[in-house]
Amino acid sequence: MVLNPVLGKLVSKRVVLASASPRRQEILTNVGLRFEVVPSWFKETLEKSSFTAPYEYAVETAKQKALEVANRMHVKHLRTPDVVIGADTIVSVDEQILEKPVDKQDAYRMLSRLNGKEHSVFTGVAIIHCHSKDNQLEMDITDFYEETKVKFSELSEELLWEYIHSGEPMDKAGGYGIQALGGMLVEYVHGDFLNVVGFPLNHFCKKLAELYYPPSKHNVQRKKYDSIPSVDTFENQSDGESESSNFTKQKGASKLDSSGTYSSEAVYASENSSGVRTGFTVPLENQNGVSQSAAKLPSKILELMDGFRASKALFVASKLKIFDHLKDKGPMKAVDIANDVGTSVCGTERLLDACASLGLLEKTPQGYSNTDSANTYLASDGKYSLHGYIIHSNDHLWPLFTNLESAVKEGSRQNHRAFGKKADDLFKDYYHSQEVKQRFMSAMHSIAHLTARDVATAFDLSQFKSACDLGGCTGALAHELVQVYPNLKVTVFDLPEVIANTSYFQPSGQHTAPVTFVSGDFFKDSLPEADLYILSRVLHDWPDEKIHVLLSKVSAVCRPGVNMEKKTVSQII
Ligand SMILES: O=c1[nH]cc([C@@H]2O[C@H](COP(=O)(O)OP(=O)(O)OP(=O)(O)O)[C@@H](O)[C@H]2O)c(=O)[nH]1
Repeated sequence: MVLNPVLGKLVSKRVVLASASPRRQEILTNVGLRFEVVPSWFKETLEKSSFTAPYEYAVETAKQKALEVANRMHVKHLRTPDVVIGADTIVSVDEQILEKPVDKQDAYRMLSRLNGKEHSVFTGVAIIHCHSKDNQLEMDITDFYEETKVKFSELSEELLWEYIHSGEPMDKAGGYGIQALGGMLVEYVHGDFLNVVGFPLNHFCKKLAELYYPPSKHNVQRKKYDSIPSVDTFENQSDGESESSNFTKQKGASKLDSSGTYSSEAVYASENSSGVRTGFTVPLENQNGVSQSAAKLPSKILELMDGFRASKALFVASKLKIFDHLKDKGPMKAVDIANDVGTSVCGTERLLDACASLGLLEKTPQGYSNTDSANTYLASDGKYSLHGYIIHSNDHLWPLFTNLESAVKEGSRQNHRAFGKKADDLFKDYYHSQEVKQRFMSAMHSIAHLTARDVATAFDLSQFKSACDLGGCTGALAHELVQVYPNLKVTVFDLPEVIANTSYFQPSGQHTAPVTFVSGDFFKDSLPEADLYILSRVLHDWPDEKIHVLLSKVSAVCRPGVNMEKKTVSQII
């Protein structure tokens, strides 16, 4: 669940973070935002002297980073994102802009400049809303920046060098990481701490509030949101007199308290009658900013405690193909769905309510219908359907995880307890029964297909000429790789039983270099030579001795490429 309703507006959108910064990823993940990471290839080489203020440079760089990703995804991957977020953090001191140091000497130069002084950290952020019209990319760009003042203590040369030798400065603007060892250098921070770390979350939420809920006629005096609105603020608004914004219809007047500001509330979780968590709001502070509740609710822990119920509700609804029914026939009443799928009315109604509170379905007086996400990911026929993997999670992973305690105590795999069979025998089962094989391949295909573009673009692989996707199953990742890197020759190596059944999963109408399928047993047979070896969802299946054998074989046939060491992209998803 996302704590902030404004971030909730992004839940059903395909959001892309155009940044390789692990800190930005962490900041946004921590607030429950779901997004893909596609690092920008934009080189940060804008002419600094052409900007009148340092923040203009940061904003323009953030914009260029996001634009590069939006354009690349639209043109190369033929999948236009809904929203692309780019950011750039710089340090400004004595009218100089400091970015990431190029080497230790550069880090020393930067840190000496900051020593004993106050400086500004600016993060520029660009939010691009994309639409594809007649195959043309249309974009609405919103940008902003945040400034935070930071003062360094007087630091000795010795301490500076010790810090530089820690390696921490190298990928950080200004040569320090305030969130880690660099925090020791800092005397004070005035402003948003996360802005220094790389992403001004608070300002970002306010900006989204402005975009998605612009001020209505009723509160035109409020030009900008200077607090982040709560769930109640929006959910209780009437639809009357709505004004449209670029991104959504604005609902009626916002709920303001007597001081004209939004009250501060947080969303936590409760259980409804079907035992599923729903949102409710808990006031955190009164008007004087005094906490009214003795202890904050441990929302993360509550979420973990109940997570299994939500998973199981999703699994059962998927198994009963409720999302398929609703995709074809929705909205439908519980009784009609129960009749169609052959289940009890009362049980079905509870399950449907659970799915509605989890945001998988919408419930209206006309009945239940799929959300956009359910149509895309949960119905079994969609291009990006996760149905196969959800069924695999229910039938295979769930029984295994039920025995986690024994696994931890014994330090062994639990297939015998979960299925009465050893892991190796289970693998054979996958391929002996046509039905089980199809289900397993569907599961692997659905998750690989959905994540393929992220994996393909997580690294710049353009220097490689050939790649082998070991255990690549239906070739979902391989097909994405040849789309992104048209000069890459990709081979999928998998068991003969798998290769014989891949035709059903091949993309139609794609004009890219073909993928080659080679069948064999990767433990017994020789592997093809390649510049790059990919092992995705492979190693976890095997004990250490077998992994050693496999990686030694890969190492023997993986050719070093131009200026590259041997590379294996392993277990990246
Ligand atoms: O205290 C801290 N200050 C800064 C950082 C990190 O520094 C970098 C800033 O670099 P940039 O904005 O160019 O972002 P990149 O990491 O190169 O990723 P992009 O792909 O977005 O260009 C940023 O990672 C901050 O998080 C820090 O960690 N602490």
